[in-house]
Amino acid sequence: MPAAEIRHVPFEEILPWLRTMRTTFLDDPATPFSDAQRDYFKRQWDGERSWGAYDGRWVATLRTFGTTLTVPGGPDGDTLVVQADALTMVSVAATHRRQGLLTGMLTPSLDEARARGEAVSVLRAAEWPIYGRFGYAPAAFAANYRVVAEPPVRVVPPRRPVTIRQVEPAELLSHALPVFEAIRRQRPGQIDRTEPYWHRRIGLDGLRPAGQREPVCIVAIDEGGRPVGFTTWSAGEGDWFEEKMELTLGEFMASSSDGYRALWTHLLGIDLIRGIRWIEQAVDEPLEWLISDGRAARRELTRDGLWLRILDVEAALAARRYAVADRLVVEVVDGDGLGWAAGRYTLDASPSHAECIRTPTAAVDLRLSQRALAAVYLSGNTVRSQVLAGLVDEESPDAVRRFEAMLAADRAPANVSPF
Ligand SMILES: CC(=O)SCCNC(=O)CCNC(=O)[C@H](O)C(C)(C)COP(=O)(O)OP(=O)(O)OC[C@H]1O[C@@H](n2cnc3c(N)ncnc32)[C@H](O)[C@@H]1OP(=O)(O)O
Repeated sequence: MPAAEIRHVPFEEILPWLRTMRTTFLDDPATPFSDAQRDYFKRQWDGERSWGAYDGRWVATLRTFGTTLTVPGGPDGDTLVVQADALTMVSVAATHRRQGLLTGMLTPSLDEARARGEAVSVLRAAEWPIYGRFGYAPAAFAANYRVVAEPPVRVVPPRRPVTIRQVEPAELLSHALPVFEAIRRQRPGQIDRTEPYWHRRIGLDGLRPAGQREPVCIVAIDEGGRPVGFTTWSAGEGDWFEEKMELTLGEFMASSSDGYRALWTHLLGIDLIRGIRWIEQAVDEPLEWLISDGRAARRELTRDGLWLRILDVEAALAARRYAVADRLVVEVVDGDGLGWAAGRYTLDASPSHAECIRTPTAAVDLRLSQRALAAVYLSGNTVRSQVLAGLVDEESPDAVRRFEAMLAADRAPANVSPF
């Protein structure tokens, strides 16, 4: 048992708690904590969802917040939402690692999430091997893109006129909010964003970290005066006189094809640049099809993006919709953590409805680990990949193909709100 005491963290303790986290994440422990940042954390702090381990000083940190997660909602590409627990700011000081402190914080945290009615828990993992033992699996992958602008590439133009305007950061929110709400519902895997989150993302209210440039904010407006996209960008260090610069996108969201085309046309027409970097996006962004030389759009890195753990199988499976109508009995084996998801369930579902109930005596079609179910839940992995990994056993003929058909989706899941 660890010597350190695991407890909730009152807001008054945030500074020494953050120092521990920053040290473990190899940041400067003494990063200035401005009044704006204090206010930012205060508005979001929930003492019941903030954890730490104390051993004369804080030696471990963990925080969660409640959110909603978009899940497949039917054949038209729509989504629904499920209540989710989001895990973040996890660290254990090097002096106290491998003494069970993460396990000691995360186990009760997940237990409480389940008791609150949060059907799944999600996170972004610092390293792949950490969270599998707690039942999390990568459920949505993320890609980094680079679009080379030299020699220039042509972009497929919008079909209907779109106006591109630059706005001040403080003006961006009124355009960005409706676009985000629309794009969030077009893909599974998206969490929601609070107002303080937006302010931090854009760097409003003194929340821009020291040394970080103010983003250039661009909006796309359709003929009816409605925002259909926005982007923020900044250039890195360099001297375009010596070598053209690369822009990095902070945000890029478009709720219509025309908005998407118009923003890329604008971005790739900016003078003095050699290219554009766009990180941690959906793996199926169709950039190759948008520009005259598809090879100028490079998907440079694809890796695990959103990890997911199912806490309540009935609620999670009933919250989403399925590509075809079918009825399957799945036995979920949950050896990780407290085994919250274990049991035998009948899923009776279609594109327009879903019901999932415990049926302990029904004949089983598929036996699978909770992690396999978490991996396929947002349709970001195939059932077959989990069969290959030894996490799924087919108990009745054709059950794998039938489950695969139910889970089929037309868009890869992705979360574009880092947390
Ligand atoms: C959602 C997020 O915030 S992701 C950020 C995660 N944080 C970091 O990566 C910061 C640097 N690392 C750390 O702070 C710590 O090493 C942590 C948080 C990853 C692990 O904390 P610990 O208290 O050491 O974990 P704990 O002792 O509970 O380990 C439980 C088990 O997981 C294993 N484990 C923990 N971390 C890792 C890892 N990074 N790689 C492989 N195995 C690991 C342990 O070996 C142990 O296995 P065992 O039960 O077979 O002995």
